[in-house]
Amino acid sequence: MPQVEDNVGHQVELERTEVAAVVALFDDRLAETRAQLVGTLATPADGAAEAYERDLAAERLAREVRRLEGAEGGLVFGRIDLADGTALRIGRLSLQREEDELPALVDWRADAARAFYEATPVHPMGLRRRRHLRLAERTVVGLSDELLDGSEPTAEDVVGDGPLAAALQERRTGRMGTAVATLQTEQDAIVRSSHRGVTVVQGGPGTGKTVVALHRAAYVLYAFPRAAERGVLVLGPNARFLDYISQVLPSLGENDVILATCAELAGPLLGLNGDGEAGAGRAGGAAGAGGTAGAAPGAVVGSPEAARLKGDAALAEALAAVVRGRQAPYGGFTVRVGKEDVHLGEAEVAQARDAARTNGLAHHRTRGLFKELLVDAVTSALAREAAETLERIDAEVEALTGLDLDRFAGADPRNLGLEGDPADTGPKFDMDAMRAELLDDALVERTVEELWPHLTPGAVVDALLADPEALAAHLPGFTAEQHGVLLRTPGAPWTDADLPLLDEAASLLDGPPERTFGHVVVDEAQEFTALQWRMVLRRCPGRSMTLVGDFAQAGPATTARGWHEALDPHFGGRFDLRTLTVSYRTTEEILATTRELLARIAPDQAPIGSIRHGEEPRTREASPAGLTDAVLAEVREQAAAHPGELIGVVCPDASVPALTEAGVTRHARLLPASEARGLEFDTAVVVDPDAITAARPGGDRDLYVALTRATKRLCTVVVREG
Ligand SMILES: Nc1ncnc2c1ncn2[C@@H]1O[C@H](COP(=O)(O)OP(=O)(O)OP(=O)(O)O)[C@@H](O)[C@H]1O
Repeated sequence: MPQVEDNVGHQVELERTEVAAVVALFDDRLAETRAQLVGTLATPADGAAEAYERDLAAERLAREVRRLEGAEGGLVFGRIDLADGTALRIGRLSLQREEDELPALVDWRADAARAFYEATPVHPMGLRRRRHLRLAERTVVGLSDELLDGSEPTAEDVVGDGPLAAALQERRTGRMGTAVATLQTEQDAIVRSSHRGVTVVQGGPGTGKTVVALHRAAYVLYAFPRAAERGVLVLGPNARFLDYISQVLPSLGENDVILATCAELAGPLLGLNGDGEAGAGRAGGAAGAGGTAGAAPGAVVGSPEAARLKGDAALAEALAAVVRGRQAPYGGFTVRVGKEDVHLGEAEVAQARDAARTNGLAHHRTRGLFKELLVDAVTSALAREAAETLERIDAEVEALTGLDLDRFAGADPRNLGLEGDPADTGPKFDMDAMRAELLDDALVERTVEELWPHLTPGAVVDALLADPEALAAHLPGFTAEQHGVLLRTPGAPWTDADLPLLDEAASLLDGPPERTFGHVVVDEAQEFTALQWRMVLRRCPGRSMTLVGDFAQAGPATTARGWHEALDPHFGGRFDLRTLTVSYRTTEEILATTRELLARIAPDQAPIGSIRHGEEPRTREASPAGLTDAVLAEVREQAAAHPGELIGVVCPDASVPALTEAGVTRHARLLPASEARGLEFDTAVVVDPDAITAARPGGDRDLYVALTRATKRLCTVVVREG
C-alpha cells in the first residue's frame, strides 16, 4: 500500500519539523542554564555570606542542568489533538516560548497531559486523537495514532500497531526503562492520584508495580512541592534491584532521589564501615539517581529464621524496656558539695526520673533533664539546710543575746551576706550559681553517668541479644528455642536483620534520624518486617508513601500474609489499596504453568492475565552430577539462538559458586533465587526448582518469583536421579 506508506512518511516528516523546533528550544534552555552556571561559579564573592549565596545559586543551577540533561533522551513522546483543533505535545518537561500562548511542550505530569493517559473512546475527554511519537536520538522516526471521538481516520491519521506492543517487544537491557509514553490507564490513575497519604499497590508479577511506584515518585516531586522540598527516598530489596531501576527516575528528569536498601539506610547512621556483603555488587548505577544513602553498611547475611524473629514488633518493645532499665533503676544519689555530702533518697531519684520521662524524649535528651532535676533537688536541699542553719543561729543568738537578727538585718538577708529576694520570707543562697556549678561538676556528671549512662545503639542491642537472661525477661512470648536463635556473641559482626534493631536503638537513644523525606517509595514492600516499617516511618513524618508488592512473592522474613496484617499496626488501616491486574512481563504461557503453585502459596489471590504471549515453557532434565553442564549447555544454546537478548539464570543460592566456576556468567546473568525479586530477562533458566523450594522457609514463593522473570521464554532444569 504505497499510498499509506507515503502518508506515514509525510506525517513523520511533518512531526520531525515540529519536534525539531521543540528540541531546539530545549537546547537553548540547556545552553542558557549551563552558561548561567558557569557565570555564577566565576562570580567573585565578597565575604563568606556572599560566597554562601553564590554556592547555593550554583547548586540550584547545577541541579537544573542535571534535570535537563536527564530529560534529553525521549524529550517528546506524545501529542494530543483536541476536538477544537488545538494540538499539545507531551514530553518529559514543560517548555514555553515567551511569545506563544500555548506551551511548546507539556510535562507529562501536568494536568494538561492527563488526557494523554486517561482518554478512551468511551471517555474521550475532549480529544479527537492521541498520537505516540517514536524518536531515535532526537529525530522522529515513527508514530501511531488512536482516534478517540469515533471519527473515521483521515489522511492525517496513522492508525497502526499500539505503542505499548512496540515497547514490550524491545529487548531487555538489564536496566529498567521508563514507561512514561505508555503508562496504562489503571497505572496512570495511581501515578496521578491526588491522595497524599499512603498508597499501596498490589498485583501479580510484571503488572507494573515498580513502574507505577517510580512514576508516582516523579509525579509527587512535580505535584506536591512540600514533599519535593524534603526529597524522595526509594527503598528496594537489594543492591542488584536498585541497580536495575536506577536509571528510571533520572530519565524522567529526577536526580534528587535517594535509592537505598533498608540496611544501607541504617548503616551510615550507625557509623558502620563498608566492607561487608550487603550493598555489594552495585555497579555504580544507583549513584546516577542522586546517590545511594551512603556506604554499604558492613553487615553480613544472617539466617532467615533469625531475620524473621528480629523483625517482630516485640523486639522494639524489648529494646525500649532495655533502655528504660538503664535509667536510674534503683539507688539514691550522693554528691559532695564543699565539705559536705548531700544525699537524695531513692524516692527522690525516682521522682526526678519519672518527671524527666514525662516529656517522652529519647534517652540522652531525657538524661539531660534528669540531671537538671537531680541538681535542682540537691540545690533545694542545700537551700533548705542553709535556711535551717540560719534559723538555728538566729534562735541561738536570740537566746544568748536577746537580739532579733531579722530586724537587725532590716529584713534584707543580703545584710547577712546572703543572696535572696527581699520579698522572700527566708534567706537563700545564689541558687543559680550553685546550680550551674553542680551541672558542670565532674563528680556530679560521674554519679549521673552511673545512674543513667550514655549508651550506644550496639550496646543496647547487645544488652538484649547477647544476654540470655535479658532475652527471657524481655521476650516472654518467645520460646526458649527462639531465644536461642536470637542469642548473639557480643562483638560478632552485625547481620542485615540487626540493622533495623540498631536503628530502633539509635532512635530510642537520640530520637528520630535527622534526614527525613517528603515521600518514600517502598518496592517489594511485602518483604518488610515490623521493625523495618518502624525505620521507614521515622524517616517520613508526613506519611506520604507509595508501597508496592505482592504477598505471593514474600521472602522468608515475612510473617504477614496480607496488607492489613502487615500495615495496620503502623498505619492504623489508613491507606489507599489499589490492585493492578494485567502482566506486561510474564507471558500468558508462563503464568499458566505457575497457577497451581500460586493457588498453593496464595490461595486467596486472583490469578492475573497477561498481554504477552510467547513460547511454551520447557523442562530440561539432568542427573545430579550433570546439573552444571546441563545449565551451561542450555544458556549456550539460548545465547546462540537469540543473540543480544538477556538471559537470566536463577539458581539455589548454594549453586552460585559452582555455576560461576563453570562459566555460566559468560553467557547470562546469574542470580541466587533469594535475590531475583523485581528483576526480568528475555529468557529465564530456573535451576533445580526442588532445591530452590527446599533451600529456606517459604522456598516455594522464591520459586514462584524465579519462574515469573521471563518476558519471552522459560526453561526449567530439573534434577532426575539415575
Ligand atoms: N505501561 C507500561 N508500558 C511499557 N512497559 C510496561 C508498562 N507497565 C509495565 N511495563 C513493563 O513490564 C515489566 C514489568 O514491570 P514491573 O517490573 O514494574 O512489574 P512488577 O509488578 O513490579 O513486577 P514484580 O512483581 O515481578 O516485581 C517491565 O519491563 C516494565 O517496563
